[in-house]
Amino acid sequence: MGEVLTGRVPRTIPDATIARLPLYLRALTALSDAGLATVSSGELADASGVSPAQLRKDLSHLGSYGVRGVGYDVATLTDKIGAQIGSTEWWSVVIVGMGNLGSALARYSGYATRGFHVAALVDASPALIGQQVTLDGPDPQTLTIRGDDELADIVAGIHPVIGVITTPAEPAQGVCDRLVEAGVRSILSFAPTVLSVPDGVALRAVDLGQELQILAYHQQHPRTDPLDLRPGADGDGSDVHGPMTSPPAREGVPS
Ligand SMILES: NC(=O)c1ccc[n+]([C@@H]2O[C@H](COP(=O)([O-])OP(=O)(O)OC[C@H]3O[C@@H](n4cnc5c(N)ncnc54)[C@H](O)[C@@H]3O)[C@@H](O)[C@H]2O)c1
Repeated sequence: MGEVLTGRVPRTIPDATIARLPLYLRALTALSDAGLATVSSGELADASGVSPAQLRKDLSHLGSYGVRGVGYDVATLTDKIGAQIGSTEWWSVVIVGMGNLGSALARYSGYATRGFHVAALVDASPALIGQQVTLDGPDPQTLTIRGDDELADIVAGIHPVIGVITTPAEPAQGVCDRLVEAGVRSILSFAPTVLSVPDGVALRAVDLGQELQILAYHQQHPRTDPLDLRPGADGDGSDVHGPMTSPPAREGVPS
């Protein structure tokens, strides 16, 4: 069964839609694992936690309209979403800052099913450099923590790559700048500070403290109307996460 395609996929997909594509991909993977070949928009919307109208609108940005009365072909839609969000490629992740959070992220075994693997671990502390870390997973791998002065060499041999910053806030901008200088174009930061990157670099920031404060605010100021705070939802406060792509280039930073 094939999907009805427009043949013209827009070049740009709204950021809010991009933020929901991983939800659809996760749901589709579960449906495929359960042996389902097709899924209706209602079922897929339920499994993804969005409304059917929202799902149909999001998938229309990909040129996927499904087939009336049949729904979506699970494998085709999985490939199409995977191609959009890069999970059909094998992405390498370099973690900078191997303290509590960096170590926990490094050992997380769930990346592989999403097309990511941890390729290198970096820290500035002489006490950590040279230490070995065994990553979890069906095929356990051991990586040696390398010094941050090696960052350019490490990144030079890896493509495509995502840099993950798990240092304290103070050194995070310097780490970010060095990742960018080394050629990294996608950065995920857990440091609770505002980072700036030049044009062409995508930055996502996760601030756990900020997320808790937002929830605490909403608990203290309850609303009677439904409020959806999930990523990409209308009320998600995504404006406080920082932009999906970079803000304007900083002075003195090459773009
Ligand atoms: N631990 C958590 O549960 C948690 C949760 C959410 C966010 N965070 C944030 O994540 C970051 C890390 O937290 P943590 O608890 O793992 O801290 P941590 O102090 O345990 O680890 C930070 C690591 O960064 C390294 N580092 C410092 N400067 C560096 C540099 N220039 N280059 C490379 N490495 C450098 C340090 O040597 C250290 O190993 C912080 O910004 C924190 O606010 C932590």
